[in-house]
Amino acid sequence: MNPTIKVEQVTKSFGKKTVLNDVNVTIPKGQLFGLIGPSGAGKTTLVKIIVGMDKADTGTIHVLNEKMPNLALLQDIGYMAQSDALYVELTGEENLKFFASLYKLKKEEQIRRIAYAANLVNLTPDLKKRVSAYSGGMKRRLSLAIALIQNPKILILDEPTVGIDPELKLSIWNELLRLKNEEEKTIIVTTHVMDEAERCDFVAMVRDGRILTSGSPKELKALFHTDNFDEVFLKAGVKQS
Ligand SMILES: Nc1ncnc2c1ncn2[C@@H]1O[C@H](COP(=O)(O)OP(=O)(O)OP(=O)(O)O)[C@@H](O)[C@H]1O
Repeated sequence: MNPTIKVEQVTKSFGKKTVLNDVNVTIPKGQLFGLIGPSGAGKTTLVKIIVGMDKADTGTIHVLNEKMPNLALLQDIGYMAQSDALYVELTGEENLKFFASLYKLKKEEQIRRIAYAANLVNLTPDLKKRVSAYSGGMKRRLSLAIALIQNPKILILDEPTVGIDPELKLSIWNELLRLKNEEEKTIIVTTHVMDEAERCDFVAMVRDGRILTSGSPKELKALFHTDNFDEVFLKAGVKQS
């Protein structure tokens, strides 16, 4: 079967700085894929290129067998950026309605999706408030709700749980696992946090624009002879340098 996402030999520089260096990634349908690495490793740049918001200098990206960038695929990709792109003068509900209106959703489906997404991120009681009065964590939660609004086949979430309290973080992770298991969503999550990486089916560890190592959390622990995921990352870095 064709993979849902295929990144081949992608390179990207900003000025003289090489930010992605020969990156190759294959993500099958229904996989929860974790991109893990320190700040500045290139994770955001890679996901932006996959979504089609940025262009690779060389290499190719295919999503659902289409070459990216491709506007027609926006319906199929829910993207949560690291910085919130919200209309702060509007209420949470108005933001959700606006983003829902961009997609081909019937009226009742729109209403259902808004209720589902708001509930998932615990924002239902705050929907009538203006976003300018939201806390940082509430804005993150609203951004996550927006990424889910059109019920996309693919979710690309750039540090989705930063600034979110542990209880809600757990319920968001449980929902991501449910979406993967029951609805066969393909999900990419970027994170710095090792315990989040351990919940993924497959992890790629990125540093300085290169994938240091990749595999299932279990495989990586076995490969680096450790039970501790922080150590996997440290050992993978040492092996490369
Ligand atoms: N538009 C840009 N112009 C110039 N440099 C950029 C641009 N976008 C990213 N960079 C640089 O590319 C490198 C990788 O950035 P990127 O945001 O992809 O890293 P990251 O792994 O997502 O980090 P973080 O976890 O902090 O978000 C950094 O050195 C960053 O400064």
